[in-house]
Amino acid sequence: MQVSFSVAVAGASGYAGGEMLRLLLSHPEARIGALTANTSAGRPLGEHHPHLAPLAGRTLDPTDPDILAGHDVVVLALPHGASAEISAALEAAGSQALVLDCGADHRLVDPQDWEQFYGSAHAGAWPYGLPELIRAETGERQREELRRARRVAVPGCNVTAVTLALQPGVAGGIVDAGDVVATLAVGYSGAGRSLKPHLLAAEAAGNLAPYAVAGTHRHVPEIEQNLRRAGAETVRLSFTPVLAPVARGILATVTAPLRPGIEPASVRAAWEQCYGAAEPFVRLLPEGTWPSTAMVAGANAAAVQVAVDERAGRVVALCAIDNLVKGTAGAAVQSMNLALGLSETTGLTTVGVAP
Ligand SMILES: NC(=O)C1=CN([C@@H]2O[C@H](COP(=O)(O)OP(=O)(O)OC[C@H]3O[C@@H](n4cnc5c(N)ncnc54)[C@H](OP(=O)(O)O)[C@@H]3O)[C@@H](O)[C@H]2O)C=CC1
Ligand SMILES: CC(=O)N[C@@H](CCC(=O)OP(=O)(O)O)C(=O)O
Repeated sequence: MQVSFSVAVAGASGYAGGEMLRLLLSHPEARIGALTANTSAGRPLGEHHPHLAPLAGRTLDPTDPDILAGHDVVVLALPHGASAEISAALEAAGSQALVLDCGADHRLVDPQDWEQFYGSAHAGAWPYGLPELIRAETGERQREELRRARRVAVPGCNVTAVTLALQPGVAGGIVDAGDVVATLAVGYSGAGRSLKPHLLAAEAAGNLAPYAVAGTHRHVPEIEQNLRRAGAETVRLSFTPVLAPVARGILATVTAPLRPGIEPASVRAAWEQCYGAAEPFVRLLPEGTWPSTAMVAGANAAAVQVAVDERAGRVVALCAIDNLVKGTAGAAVQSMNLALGLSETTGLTTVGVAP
């Protein structure tokens, strides 16, 4: 077991990088090393993240492979494309660091999916950082692959919510994954902190706005990939995200047909079996209570519920996460702990902030 390791965070001025630093500050074994950015290089971190008081006076360095390479762990919280480039440079420099990519560059296995949805050359796939994911072909969870990983592709936040909601039904043969409908309410921090007109307060406050509708969202192939890994033979997914005027949080409502011959009364047992005491960060709520984003804000936690709409013949599965914690930085810390041989829960809490 490796203890006390150094971590560099690239993209430290952004939302994902900042959340990573918030979690690392309370990780007992992590020593925070280089903090890098792009246009913000040379500026103090506190200009971007005044809430990270112990680090506020630290100066941001440029995102240079030489600055990152000497660390035990490198976290890449960069836009798509930038992380593939920098990780290739780290590899070429012979860096032994564990690299955690919070971006999408190394999530998809199928190059055609990548090219269709991201429009650039595929950089290859890394072990996928969702420890709770069911791997039907081995009967194990994804955490087993992460224990051996030196590279980790941290999942997309919407993907985590949809996957955790529905995978028990897919793996248990309860639902037909050939007709999945997912509607998500998503908070603004998921879009990052760069300026976009539709994210201005005057446009966003008091507004609900769908985006990337009708099968165009980049998370569609990633969700399909996860559901296939969980055991689905055929996946057809209709996915609609809706921006909601909250800073953090995703609430995914996912429905799929109940398979013929499955008794509605037996459905909950599949979710209980999947998310029992063995999953420290997924909480199946008591029957009749519903996930909400407030109950997971700031926590590395997914709140899940399942019910059967007998009139429609569909299973309704819901999941709430904080996009910046279980949706990004918390998943990265879970994966890092596994890859370093630490307890998966080290430095993480399921306790949120409310109201
Ligand atoms: N926000 C979220 O909920 C989630 C985000 N992610 C992923 O994490 C990554 C970061 O997202 P997020 O923090 O939201 O984005 P932000 O826009 O908030 O931050 C982006 C960061 O990357 C830096 N950066 C921008 N361009 C470059 C470049 N060419 N080279 C080096 N650094 C660069 C920025 O530096 P500077 O400030 O100097 O410009 C900033 O530090 C993305 O890939 C995103 O998709 C994944 C899951 C959820
Ligand atoms: C509100 C908003 O725009 N959210 C983002 C979530 C981004 C995310 O999860 O990250 P990746 O881009 O790394 O996949 C979206 O839906 O695209």
